[in-house]
Amino acid sequence: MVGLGTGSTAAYTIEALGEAVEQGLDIQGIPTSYQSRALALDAGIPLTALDAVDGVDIAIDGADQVVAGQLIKGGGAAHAQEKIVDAAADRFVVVVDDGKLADQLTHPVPVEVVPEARPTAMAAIRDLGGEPTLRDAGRKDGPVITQHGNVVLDVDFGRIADPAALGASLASVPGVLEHGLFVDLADEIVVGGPNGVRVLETN
Ligand SMILES: O=C[C@H](O)[C@H](O)[C@H](O)COP(=O)(O)O
Repeated sequence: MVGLGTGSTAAYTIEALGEAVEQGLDIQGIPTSYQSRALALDAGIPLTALDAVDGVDIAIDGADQVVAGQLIKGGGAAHAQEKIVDAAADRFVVVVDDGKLADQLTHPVPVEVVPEARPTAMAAIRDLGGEPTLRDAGRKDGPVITQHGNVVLDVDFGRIADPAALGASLASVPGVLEHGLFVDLADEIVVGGPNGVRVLETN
């Protein structure tokens, strides 16, 4: 069982897994979004779902920013489903280009919020020191609606010194379904750059 991440980097993995399946690799994929499901179907990867299996052997996913193994994810608003699948995996492998590596976590944190709770959640998030912006859909009037029917706030916290503490605070805000801080979840970070690929072990 292989968790299939979301985003432009995870898409390369799905494509490569599809080629391996064509050559006889026996796997079933667990998509984390509409996008990863569609790509996997195109690539010919047999699919299943998290609630239909006993466990997940490995999940492979991208990230928006990586600092010392801690991640910010959710640029594609898929972080809730990704966190469920990635956290369930025996091994969680992150694939990024080296532009995603940073010294400090500063990327805005995507926070998925139940639509009716938007104003109260925004107020609570401001109390935590963040500046939230409702993510706009861009090519539709109104906000991005997630696969769980919620909205996403991109929250600027400046430099995040303690991601575990911030993650716990965000998780305790009523109406927050999930946030994009992935703390102590990644087992391995695979980094691609002009000089090739290197692997950073985290756990
Ligand atoms: O919701 C989307 C995900 O968390 C992506 O894995 C993340 O945004 C990285 O995407 P990309 O590889 O396209 O930069």
